Amino acid sequence: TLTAAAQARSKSRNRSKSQNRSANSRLSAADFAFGETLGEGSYSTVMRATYLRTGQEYAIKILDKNHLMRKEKMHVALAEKNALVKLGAGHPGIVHLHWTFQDDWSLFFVLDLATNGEMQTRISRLGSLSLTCSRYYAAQIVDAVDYIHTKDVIHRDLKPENLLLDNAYRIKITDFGTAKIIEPSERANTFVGTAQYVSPELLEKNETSKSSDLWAIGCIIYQMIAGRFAFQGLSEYLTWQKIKSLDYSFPDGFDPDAKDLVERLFARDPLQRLGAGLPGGPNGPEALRSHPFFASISWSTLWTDPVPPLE
Ligand SMILES: NC(=O)c1nn(CC2CCNCC2)c2c1CCc1cnc(N=C3C=CCC=C3)nc1-2
Repeated sequence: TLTAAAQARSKSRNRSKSQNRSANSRLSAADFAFGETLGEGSYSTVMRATYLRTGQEYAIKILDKNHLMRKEKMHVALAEKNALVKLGAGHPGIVHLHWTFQDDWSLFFVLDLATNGEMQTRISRLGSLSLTCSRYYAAQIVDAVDYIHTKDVIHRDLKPENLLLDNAYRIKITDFGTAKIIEPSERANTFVGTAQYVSPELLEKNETSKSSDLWAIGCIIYQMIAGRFAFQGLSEYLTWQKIKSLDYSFPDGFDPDAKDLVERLFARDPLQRLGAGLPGGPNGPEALRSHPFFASISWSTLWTDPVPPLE
């Protein structure tokens, strides 16, 4: 039998060999065939790509390291990665991060590909969505955002442009570049978000919390049904004025249940918003799911039910 020393030597040789193997088989851009550009950000480009080994298609977010360093935004890229890792593959309504790798110039995030583009494009093309469609997508957004919040992540820039549609036309929430991992009771305080979806507390106290995402959901439900923004001024400043003064109204014929739901999400006090309370409490996420607008939704089969025709 081998002496202890010889056993140790052979074990270390095997370990280094396996490390070499993992080093050799570590992912690189050469493992992918890159296709069309899907989106451009200030520090990133998102491209369609095929993993050559399996033929599987992904969306790869490529972040420019020099640019991130120069603009001191490397922490933003790492925060996005940490949020994506924390969310894992735990929910069908979130774009999942499969792998990351880097080279001298870029960071690469290999993400799910949502082949049917943005919800925004659908709303623009159709003008607005039918009540059935709006209800279905509102339920998927509520379900996915509730999952994000259970992981103590807040998205902070929910809007139809960041609601993608996968090959089955189900929702995939994306772009966690503005997301924040918070302590359960903590509030975040850096300014982010898109004018029409920003909450009053962010404008008035530079604070965001999970409840800021609920406000944005109210804006999105309003927009899907009405085919226009709930808060829209002739300038960003005037839009913000309307938000701070809760200056909005519903078009004639707006579904009464949807109207009641949107009004409860547009509560000025973040804690009063429907679903903003602690899970299991009187105003927890359950209170939002059980709103009459969602009466016909089967939450347990929401992600396997057939998708209503997009109209
Ligand atoms: N910023 C991102 O993380 C990101 N950006 N995009 C494309 C953007 C285009 C503008 N609106 C926001 C999304 C993506 C991702 C994640 C991962 C991701 C996965 N699939 C797609 N798919 C698209 C298909 C057609 C048109 C646009 C996007 N896009 C992305």
